[in-house]
Order: sequence, then structure tokens, then C-alpha cells
Amino acid sequence: MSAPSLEEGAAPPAIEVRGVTHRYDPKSAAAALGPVDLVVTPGEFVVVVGASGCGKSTLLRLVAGFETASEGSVLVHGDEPRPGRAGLVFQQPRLFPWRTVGGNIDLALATASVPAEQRTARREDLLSQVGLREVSQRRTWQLSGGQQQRVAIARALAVPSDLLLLDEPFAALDALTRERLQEDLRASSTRTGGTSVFVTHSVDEAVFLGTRIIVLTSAPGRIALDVPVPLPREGADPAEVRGLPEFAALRAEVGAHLRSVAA
Ligand SMILES: Nc1ncnc2c1ncn2[C@@H]1O[C@H](COP(=O)(O)OP(=O)(O)OP(=O)(O)O)[C@@H](O)[C@H]1O
Repeated sequence: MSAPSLEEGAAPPAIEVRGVTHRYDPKSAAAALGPVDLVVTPGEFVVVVGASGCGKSTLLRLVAGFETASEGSVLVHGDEPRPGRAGLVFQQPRLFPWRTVGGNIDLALATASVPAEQRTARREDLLSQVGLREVSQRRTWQLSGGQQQRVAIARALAVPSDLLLLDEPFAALDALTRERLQEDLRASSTRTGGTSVFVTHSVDEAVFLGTRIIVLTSAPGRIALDVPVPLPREGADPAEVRGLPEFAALRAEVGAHLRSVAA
């Protein structure tokens, strides 16, 4: 028996967006997004930036399986996207306020069919990752905004998924908490090697978090810039990364593109 060729054995892309245009109103000529072509390799951390209303959330919703493209196709690891396939984090944490912090994580673990006997250890591990073990018994409404967002991130990580979709998850946070969560997310995505797509309005955040940055044009969003981020990740000190000349150069390049597509 001959060995499979590389071509046959090659894993499909994490995300494959081909010729996608999306209209929320099928009768309207106005598209919310597209046409867009985008292929994301497993392990990439893609950050999407662009003017308000250009279709960033629409792109995430198509990949999450909440919307079906009006034209073109979207595949996630070679399959049709379906809700529940990817971990999701939104700007508002959307927690269950009547449950404790630990209870929110437990629910996610149960929904993800993690065996009951493994849930406690997994919950404690996730809460440690986001620095919330000491507040496990509190109700979520007793937490600060930053803590609530960390619960939402732990909950997204509770669902074993190789794909994380994040829609402006840090937008409502104070600067210090935002920086701390950016550092946690950068480190955890480097450690786990999962694929992430992250939407933000902050160019700084895009350059710090991403391994690749996509700038969309104004509505309907098309890809105006698609650049790799040439910054160290594994074991890199966040302050040093932010101070590198390459960081400043890319921030200037992405900022200039954003201004030119908004003009
Ligand atoms: N559920 C919906 N029904 C109808 N139109 C929608 C819906 N969601 C978004 N739109 C429209 O689609 C376009 C793109 O919206 P989208 O939320 O994807 O943009 P965005 O880039 O994420 O914006 P922002 O940066 O302001 O969050 C906008 O014109 C918006 O009004």
C-alpha cells in the first residue's frame, strides 16, 4: 500500500472564506460584507480591524454559523460552520447572573459534554488560568467588569475547541485590565496553538495580539490589507514586545491603512 501523498494527508484550513458577500436583507442591493476571500491556517491569530459598520462582526457571525453567506462559501476545518463549534467571547460577557463564577464554568463544561468526574479539576484549572480561583463561589454580578470578562474567556476556553472567535471582548474595560487580559490571551493562544479571530477597533491591540492583521474597507468590507505580524511570541516579555521598533512600524502601517480606507 502506498503512503498517502502530502496533498491527500494535508489538513484543511482552519477557516476558508471563498467569494463571500453577505446581505442581511436579501431584497436589498446593499451588502454588509464582501466580497471577501480569506484562508486561515490552524494556529493563526487573525485580528480584523476596520471602520464601524464595515462588516467585522458579520464576518465573525458567518464563521460562527449564526449567519449563512448570501454568496460564496465558508468552511471551518473543512465543514459547514455550525453554532457551538467555536468558542465565542463578545464585548458584553453574557454570563448567567444567578449562577456563581464556578457555576458558569460548570454549565459550559456540561454543555461541552465533559464527563462529570473531570469537571471540578477542569473548572479549577480554567479559573486559575484567568486568575479567578478565589472568587469561584461569588455570583457574577458581584464581580468587576474585568473579572466578568475573564469568566467569559474561561467559559469560552471550557469548550474544547480549536477555534476562538472574539468580538471586541476588551472594549468596555479599563486600560490596565485590558492590557492584562491581552497579555493572558496572547500567552494562552501561543501555548495552546489554537486558531483565533479577534475583532477590535484598537490598532495597538491588533499589533500586540495578532500573528496576522486584516484591515477591511468601509462598508461593505473587503480586504484592504492582509499583513503578518513579525513579533516574538513564545516566552516574549509583553513590555519588550510593545517597545520593539517593528511594533511601532506595523502600528503606523495599519493605522495609515485604516485612515485611508475611512477617507
Ligand atoms: N442583524 C442585522 N440585521 C440587519 N443589518 C445588520 C445586522 N447586523 C448588522 N447589520 C448591518 O450590517 C453592516 C455591518 O455590520 P457589522 O456589525 O458587521 O459591522 P462592524 O464592522 O462589526 O461594526 P462595529 O465596528 O460598529 O461593531 C452594518 O450596516 C449593520 O447595520
